[in-house]
Amino acid sequence: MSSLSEYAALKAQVLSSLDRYESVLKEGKLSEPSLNGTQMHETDHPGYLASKDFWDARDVLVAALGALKNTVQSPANRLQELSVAHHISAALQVAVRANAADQLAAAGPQGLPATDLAKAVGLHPAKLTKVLRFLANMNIFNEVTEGVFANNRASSLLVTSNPVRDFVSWQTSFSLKAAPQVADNLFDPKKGLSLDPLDCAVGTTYQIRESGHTDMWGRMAELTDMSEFARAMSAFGDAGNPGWVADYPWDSLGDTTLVDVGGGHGALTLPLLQAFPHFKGVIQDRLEVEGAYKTHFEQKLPEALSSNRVKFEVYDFFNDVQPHKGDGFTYMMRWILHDWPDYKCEIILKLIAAAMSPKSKLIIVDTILQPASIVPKDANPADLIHASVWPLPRSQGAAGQFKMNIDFEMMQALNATERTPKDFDRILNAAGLKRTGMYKCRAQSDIVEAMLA
Ligand SMILES: C[S@@+](CC[C@H](N)C(=O)[O-])C[C@H]1O[C@@H](n2cnc3c(N)ncnc32)[C@H](O)[C@@H]1O
Repeated sequence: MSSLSEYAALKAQVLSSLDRYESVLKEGKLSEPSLNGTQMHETDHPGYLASKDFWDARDVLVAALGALKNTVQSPANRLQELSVAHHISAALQVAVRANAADQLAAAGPQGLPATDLAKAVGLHPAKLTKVLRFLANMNIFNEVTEGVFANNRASSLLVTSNPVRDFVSWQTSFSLKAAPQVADNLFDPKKGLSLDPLDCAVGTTYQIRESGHTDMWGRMAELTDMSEFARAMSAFGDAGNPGWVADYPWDSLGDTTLVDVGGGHGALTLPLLQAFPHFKGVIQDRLEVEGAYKTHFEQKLPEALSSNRVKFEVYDFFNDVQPHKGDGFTYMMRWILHDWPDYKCEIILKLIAAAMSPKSKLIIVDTILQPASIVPKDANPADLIHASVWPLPRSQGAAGQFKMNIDFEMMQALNATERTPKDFDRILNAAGLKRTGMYKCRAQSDIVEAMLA
């Protein structure tokens, strides 16, 4: 057991994590990542499946670096900085709307004066300079010489052809507008204590109920470009698919038909049908999604359509009896339960449980949240879901921040939540199911497996 002080342990962790990270790079014949260059790292490419060692080494390194920074920085300065974190979202929105990354991609490493960039999009040059400098200070864009900016590895992702830009654009517009409502919403004596999906900050901001809608999706379609949202989601789907396919023992399911409940256009079913030619798929979703499903499979896996290996079914997961019953089916839900509060999840889960046989499996792809409590000094790494060590939090600090952000987002936008293993047990048990496995995946979400209790 370590007898080091917390500070000394963090310092040692940063150094040993760096060594481990570098040796994993070497073993994988991977290059050193660049900060200011524009070249993507091999592991940045969506679809690249880095080794488990790489994921763990990078996570612990990022968490340790973040914790050491939090230790040495003045706490007052840190709180001041964090309380104006909304400036980051605002600056990113300006950069995206100004198409700065596209303009700079054409200019190459010598960059362009912000005055030229500003002129092209009708902005005040000094104001755009301020925004780009603000971001360059966080290593998003380079300020090559005073007032002249170039892309770097991070800002290169903000070009219009990259779905990461769509995520940034959607978050810094639709979602950011609801953020100031969160505190008022939580303190509202009625809405704050309600778990009705419309009583959340997004519901108030966009007057979802008042405009006659019953959920966020319909109102969003009225107010925003839903194809941007779909592209934003694909930024995660495409990057995570290799991990979800590799990190669950799909082969053990034998000849099965995957029933993808709320499957959208089949973003998870498609790579699974590609990887396991003996699988069949049924994608169940709302009628509006059928067109996107057809296009998706026509473009990427037409064979599955022509051979009837996949089909789409209009299905309401709150009201319809699950038509596919018994041993031959595996039920699957990616990013469904995290969209709903417990009482709604229980309805969805009970309808699935009623169709399951004692051998059937339900595969839930969602974030497995961990508490932010500090990992004990004598923790067994095998007992931790996500790689972490003393004195870092189980939730991985800086490395787990995005999971926390999405959890917060679920509350703000849908009165919903990501879940810890205990939370999963609560909703599964209420529906007559039990958790039979947890699989940490090389993706932004993990896999929870359940069977009949
Ligand atoms: C966050 S998306 C996830 C889509 C898909 N599972 C994936 O991983 O890409 C949520 C999906 O739930 C679907 N949905 C919402 N309410 C539904 C309902 N009552 N019945 C069936 N699907 C529904 C939406 O149309 C959408 O496709």
